[in-house]
Amino acid sequence: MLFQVNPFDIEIGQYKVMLNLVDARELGMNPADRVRVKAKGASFTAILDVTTQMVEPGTVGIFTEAHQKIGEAKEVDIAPAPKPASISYIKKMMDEVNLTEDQIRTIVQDIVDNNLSDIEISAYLTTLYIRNFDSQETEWLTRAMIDTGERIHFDTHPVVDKHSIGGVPGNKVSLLVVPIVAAAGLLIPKTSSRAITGAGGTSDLMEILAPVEFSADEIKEIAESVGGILAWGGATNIAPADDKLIKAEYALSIDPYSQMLASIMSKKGAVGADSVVMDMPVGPGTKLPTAADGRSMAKDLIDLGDRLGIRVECAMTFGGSPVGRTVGPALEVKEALTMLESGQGPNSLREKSLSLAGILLEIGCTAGMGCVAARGEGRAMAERILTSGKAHQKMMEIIEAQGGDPAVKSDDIEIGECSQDIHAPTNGYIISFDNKRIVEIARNAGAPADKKAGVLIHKKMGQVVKKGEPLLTIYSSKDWEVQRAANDTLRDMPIVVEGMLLERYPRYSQI
Ligand SMILES: O=P(O)(O)OC[C@H]1O[C@H](OP(=O)(O)O)[C@H](O)[C@@H]1O
Ligand SMILES: O=c1cc[nH]c(=O)[nH]1
Repeated sequence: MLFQVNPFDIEIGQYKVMLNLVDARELGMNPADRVRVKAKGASFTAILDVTTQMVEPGTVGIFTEAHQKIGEAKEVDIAPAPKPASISYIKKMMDEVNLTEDQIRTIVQDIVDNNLSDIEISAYLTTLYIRNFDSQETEWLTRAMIDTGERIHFDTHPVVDKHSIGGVPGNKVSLLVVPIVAAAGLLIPKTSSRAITGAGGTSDLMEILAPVEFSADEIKEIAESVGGILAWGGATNIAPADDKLIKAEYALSIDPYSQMLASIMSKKGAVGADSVVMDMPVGPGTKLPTAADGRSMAKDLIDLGDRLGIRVECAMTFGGSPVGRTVGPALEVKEALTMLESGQGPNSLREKSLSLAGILLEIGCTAGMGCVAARGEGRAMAERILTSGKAHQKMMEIIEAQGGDPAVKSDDIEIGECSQDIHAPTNGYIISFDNKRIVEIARNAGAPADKKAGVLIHKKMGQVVKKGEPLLTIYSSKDWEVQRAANDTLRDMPIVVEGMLLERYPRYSQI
């Protein structure tokens, strides 16, 4: 059937068209069915949406991505098309049937080609959240994610890299690890995602200091010129399925295990990393509640690395409370820059950054030339690089190479002008600290979209507090978001303060 084109200037990350209900009925079609769209020089499959009001009969509403395909065409031919094969493979996953390499590749290709609707992508992720792929399926998934995008081939080796599985609030350590390692002369082309379950991913943070969206060629050029880069993986054509999946994961606040392994390792594989240190925060409320979970994941990551020819070193890190005292993009950047400028700051941030950087210095080795640091000496070398100011200088070079201001100071970073303190309700000790609630509060205040929103933590687990002292300060650009976050905090406090006397048990029955 021929239809007049009505362009909708709306980007939705999918090829989607909208028909009037009358026309959809005549074609025998329902919402989410697939249609073949043909115009002069273009033919592609799109997802159907149906309306009674937004388009007239005889007209087709065409969303931005589909409109770009048809160019200037004023009329298109629309006919029913079969649903992608991926949908039946996702159903197999639900029925606990293992997939073949081809089937996994088809799912990844359909995601990259925008052939799956949000509902279908959510179904894929939800199934993986409930039921993991086995190690062979995970390897195929990782390889498919690498092969459907661009790869970077560096002339110099070793190429080292660092990645966190995330899950602990305030994990700004990449902003320290990358410049320390690059200042030691190693090549570290770091690509990160945005927040998945948190209130600010490394790319959300770095974007405050410099642009993070680069092509694969630009990543190569910048990393080779200054030794390091902190780029957003989602902007490149590197593992392009990853960002589409992460968008859906962020909405559901889930990070399914097998997809997480493939997401991380595909980004490492695509930049040709030789050696990678993996930060795995362990503790209640993180993605790895117990040390046993941590060890099991470490085994899987090392195994996947071996299959791909990447040396993976796993560092199980303390995830029991936030890293440093800030959660949310601008607050975290301010804290990280302060540490680069002065070498000083919260112990948790300093220790974690130096330990991870130290491991990379010990595993960044060249055949015949040895490693940058001898075994057991990496942390001390990382500390010297931080305190000498070389890491700060390198970070400024990286910021400049990415197009930011190399004279930026921690004092220049603006945080939300609206704020509210949350006070201790009584004298006592912090006896419980809920990581997940801290993230919820920062998200309620507007993070990560509002870069100035977040939480400043005044008191951590085990500290003594006096009644009325601030426990947290919530920041946002908008007063109503601070109010909403503060009200939510007071309804269900993330920090519990108790005196030494927990409860007085009555000597005689009160009845
Ligand atoms: O939002 P949650 O789930 O905490 O984790 C996501 C964060 O963890 C990783 O950090 P990095 O790239 O190693 O710095 C990701 O790239 C992302 O920034
Ligand atoms: O890059 C990342 C980090 C954590 N989890 C993912 O799925 N991808």
